[in-house]
Amino acid sequence: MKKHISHIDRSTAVISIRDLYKSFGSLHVLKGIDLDLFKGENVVVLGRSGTGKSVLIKIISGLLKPDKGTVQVLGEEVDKLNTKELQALRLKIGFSFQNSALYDSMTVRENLAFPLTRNKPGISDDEVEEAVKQVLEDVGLSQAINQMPSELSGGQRKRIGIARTLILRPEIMLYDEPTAGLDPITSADINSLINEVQELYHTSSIIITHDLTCAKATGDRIAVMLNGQFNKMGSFEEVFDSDNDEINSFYNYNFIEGGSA
Ligand SMILES: Nc1ncnc2c1ncn2[C@@H]1O[C@H](COP(=O)(O)OP(=O)(O)OP(=O)(O)O)[C@@H](O)[C@H]1O
Repeated sequence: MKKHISHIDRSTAVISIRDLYKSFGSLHVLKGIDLDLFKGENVVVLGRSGTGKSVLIKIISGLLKPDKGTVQVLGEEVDKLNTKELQALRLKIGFSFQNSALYDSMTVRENLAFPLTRNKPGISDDEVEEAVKQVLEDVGLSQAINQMPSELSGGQRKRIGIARTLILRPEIMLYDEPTAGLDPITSADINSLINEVQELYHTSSIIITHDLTCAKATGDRIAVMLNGQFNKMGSFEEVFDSDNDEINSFYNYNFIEGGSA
């Protein structure tokens, strides 16, 4: 059970997906996805490799177009937005991707200032400095402000990567495999950060992972993707207290056989 208490407004869906289909040629990836992400909620999307989790995130962020169905984000139908409207919407979404690496030649301060100066022309140097210091305090790395990324541990770099997203104060966070490639202790640290972000920034998040420990620690709800649909949705306990053979084999593979899917 997730220990942290979430403040979820179940009357407001920040992402609303209905009957979503997506194929690539004869490969039918998404086959009728429905999902509401409520304000303040963390939903974990769990599924084996190649089930379409990244495709789902790309459709939510407008990088791919659905074949059928609707995707509303913060009240806007993503598919109907023009480039400028899509850019404005994307500023309200924080993307934490596996490959969203820091700029090695920039200090932590410069890495964090960059999205602000690029996206908020006219912002003063003082405002940038204040925002950088605040976000560093929020992710517990105030002391790293003058360091280079190469001087940080993997977990610290991940924290700074998330801080770089948070500095634009997103309403929604999309985490793609936040703990991939991290050792168990660093993973636990990132899971805590995801929950701290939810609390401090009042974000609503979709967390894509195959890591059941991450799912259990961060998810208010878990959605299990199987065969292009959400086969099961609910709390971690509800989902895994299941007599569904495929879900049980996923659980056993990760927790008992120690696989990383
Ligand atoms: N642009 C594309 N063109 C053709 N096929 C694609 C495209 N994007 C994804 N696919 C295919 O769709 C399927 C789902 O891919 P996706 O990356 O969403 O899987 P995933 O669940 O995120 O997997 P993983 O956990 O390994 O990242 C895969 O078979 C992939 O090859």
